[in-house]
Amino acid sequence: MARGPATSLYRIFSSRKNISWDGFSLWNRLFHCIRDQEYSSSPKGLIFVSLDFPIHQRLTSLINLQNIQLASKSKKFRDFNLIHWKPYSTEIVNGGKINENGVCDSTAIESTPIIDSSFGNTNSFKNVAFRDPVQLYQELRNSEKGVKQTPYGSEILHEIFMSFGKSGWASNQALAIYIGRSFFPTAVHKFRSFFFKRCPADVFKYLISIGPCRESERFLFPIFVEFCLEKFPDEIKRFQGIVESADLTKPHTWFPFARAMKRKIIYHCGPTNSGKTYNALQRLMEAKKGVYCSPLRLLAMEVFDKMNAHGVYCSLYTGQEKQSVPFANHIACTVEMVSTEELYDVAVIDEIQMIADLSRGYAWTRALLGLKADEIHLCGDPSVLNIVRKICSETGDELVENHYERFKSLQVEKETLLGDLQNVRSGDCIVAFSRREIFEVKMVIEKFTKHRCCVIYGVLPPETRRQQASLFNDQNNEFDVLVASDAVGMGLNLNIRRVVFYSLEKYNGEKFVPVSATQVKQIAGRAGRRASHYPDGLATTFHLHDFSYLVKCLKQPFDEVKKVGLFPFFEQVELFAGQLPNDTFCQLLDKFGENCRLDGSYFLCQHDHIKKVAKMLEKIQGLSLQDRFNFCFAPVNIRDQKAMLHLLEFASSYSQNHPVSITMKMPKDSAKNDSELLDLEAKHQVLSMYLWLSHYFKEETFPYAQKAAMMATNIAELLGQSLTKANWKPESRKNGGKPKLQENKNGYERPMSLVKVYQK
Ligand SMILES: Nc1ncnc2c1ncn2[C@@H]1O[C@H](COP(=O)(O)OP(=O)(O)OP(=O)(O)O)[C@@H](O)[C@H]1O
Ligand SMILES: [Mg+2]
Repeated sequence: MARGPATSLYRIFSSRKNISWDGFSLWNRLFHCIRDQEYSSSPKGLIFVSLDFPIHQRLTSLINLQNIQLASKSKKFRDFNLIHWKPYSTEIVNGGKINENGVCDSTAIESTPIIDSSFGNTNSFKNVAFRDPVQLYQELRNSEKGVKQTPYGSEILHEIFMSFGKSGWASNQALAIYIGRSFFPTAVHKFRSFFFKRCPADVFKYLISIGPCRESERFLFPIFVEFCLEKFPDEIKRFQGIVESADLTKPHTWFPFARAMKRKIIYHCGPTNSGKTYNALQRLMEAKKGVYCSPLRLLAMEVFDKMNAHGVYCSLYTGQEKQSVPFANHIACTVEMVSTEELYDVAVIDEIQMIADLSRGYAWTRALLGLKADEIHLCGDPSVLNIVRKICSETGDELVENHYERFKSLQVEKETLLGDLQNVRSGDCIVAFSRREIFEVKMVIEKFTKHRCCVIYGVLPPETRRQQASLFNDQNNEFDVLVASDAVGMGLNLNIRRVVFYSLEKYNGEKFVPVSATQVKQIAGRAGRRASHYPDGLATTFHLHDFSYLVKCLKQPFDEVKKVGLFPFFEQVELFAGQLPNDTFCQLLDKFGENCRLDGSYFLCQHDHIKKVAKMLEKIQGLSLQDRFNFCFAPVNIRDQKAMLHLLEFASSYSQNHPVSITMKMPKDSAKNDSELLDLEAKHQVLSMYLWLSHYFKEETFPYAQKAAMMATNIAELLGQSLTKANWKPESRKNGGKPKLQENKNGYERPMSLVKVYQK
């Protein structure tokens, strides 16, 4: 028997002992079910109702409207699929077996019938729901005095308005008439006072009969609209200005030149190590003029080197470096830096799945929508294929899909390392998710085995990462094991035989969470590389207990991405700021986030780090909005107080029109311990930030860019030397980072040193 929604109602009713006003959502579902006669696919539609009095009343009106006989009371209903109800009596008809096991427990609801004389004739208010809201509003407006409300009815009406005021649906809809979220509660409050004073009898009865539910929200909303339009024209006008200036809908229309072109988009779709980038680059090198958009500086540098090595002159353009090669028609850049003004024959946007990245996704969206190139090659996994299809249909671009498979499939090695680093082999890449673990693992391997380790992690400058990668790739030295963070997942060409996950949990700034399947796949996929020493890839875990999760992740298909990132340009923020001239930049960002409108395929990228910098810079006077905007995007680790202080100094000096200088003691030797290594890392980050700023502001304001570049290169070299020698106990960063203490069942204890574990 087809039971659909009514059956689920049955289940809900069965699981609740007390259906009172809390049961409005149930009521609401029931209402729709009856109104739309969804149950009628079965001649014996299954509808169980626990009748407390208000529900009973509302059903009465509905039954009259729909000419349905319905319901019952205080029985075990499992044997019946249609139960007829008549006011104040119970009659069960049309019995029949159903297979449900639940019992509708309505016995707990012994309602006290609160009989309100005004409910005598239900037909008198049944038409209220269909009345013209404009007319109804006029009537309310013109009425001197509303119906005398019973305490019971008044209480329900209060609840209806309370629920209306909290309704996400209503506050969302109100945005359409420019009632902002922050003003919505005030508007509802005033509307309530107005309504209570003037509510006529039939409207009152109708609302009481349906209670606080979606239906009452939908009934009240158009009347509320009329009320707001008349009472709050100034607020509406002001908010309209705000909303219109925070409109991020139809982002494809922001690039009219690109829209005027008939672009051809080629999506190279496949897993890691399948030749996507290789093929896109082949096409790029044939073009007269082209651009490669990289997710990382490191990868931009690799492509820059590769193109020039192939005799295709290519310049490099990242936030930190601009290397113009004479006669070059090609550019390798980071995706944030790509120009949407320049015309190209061919563009490559690598790792297109990053378009859904919560923080940086907007840069890929901008490149995809805005690049003025006849041919655009996208390289990435299948997760964003559908949304790219959708975007292309909006932009009118032609989409060609090239699907790839891995050259050799990735094998999972059943034998894990069984928790013992002595099982490490040549060509292994041990992936750990914290800097501390990386150094511990390196130390143990070097102390207790014959292997030597290179290390790669996110904070290291790209030059150092490359130096470590080539040390590892070179077969003619003793460095045959790589210990790396998830930074290894993208960009570097590495000769990895086997990826070993040291753990599959990662600290997200608050707690440990499992590493996502997508990331596991991406990292594991680094194993095995065409035409290398290890063409076949293997993946396994350090601990046996992580193994099943690894297998699960590798088997899992790619999740389909539904939304891609977006962030306003400076000009959009400036327009928005015009509406709120007294707000600080940080407040502007908050309000923009609250009020911006987006199409269904887009989300606003996270900008907490931008807000944190904005907040810090608030105390500096004399910075224009654009200056603030630029400073806020500077690459700074917001958890590193020293780096933040440097940024503050830079901004302060800039605001006073002083040439911004770097005050930093240059280290002479490589690090001898972990704190010296941390110092080198931090110094490099500050120099990198200076270089970044020097490209965004006028040269004379940051006049020491060359010196900073030299210092950065030296530090990167010292970092490389330090890592090669490093065999010390890692320190935790002073500011933020992963917690030092780990929880166990009996309280907290320090994690045991891995070296001690092995010595034991
Ligand atoms: N047709 C080819 N001839 C020679 N080498 C190739 C070819 N295709 C790919 N390779 C090599 O195989 C390796 C992996 O290729 P590529 O980097 O293009 O993979 P990918 O699918 O882009 O992987 P990822 O997801 O890691 O970006 C590279 O070292 C590349 O040079
Ligand atoms: Mg690639």
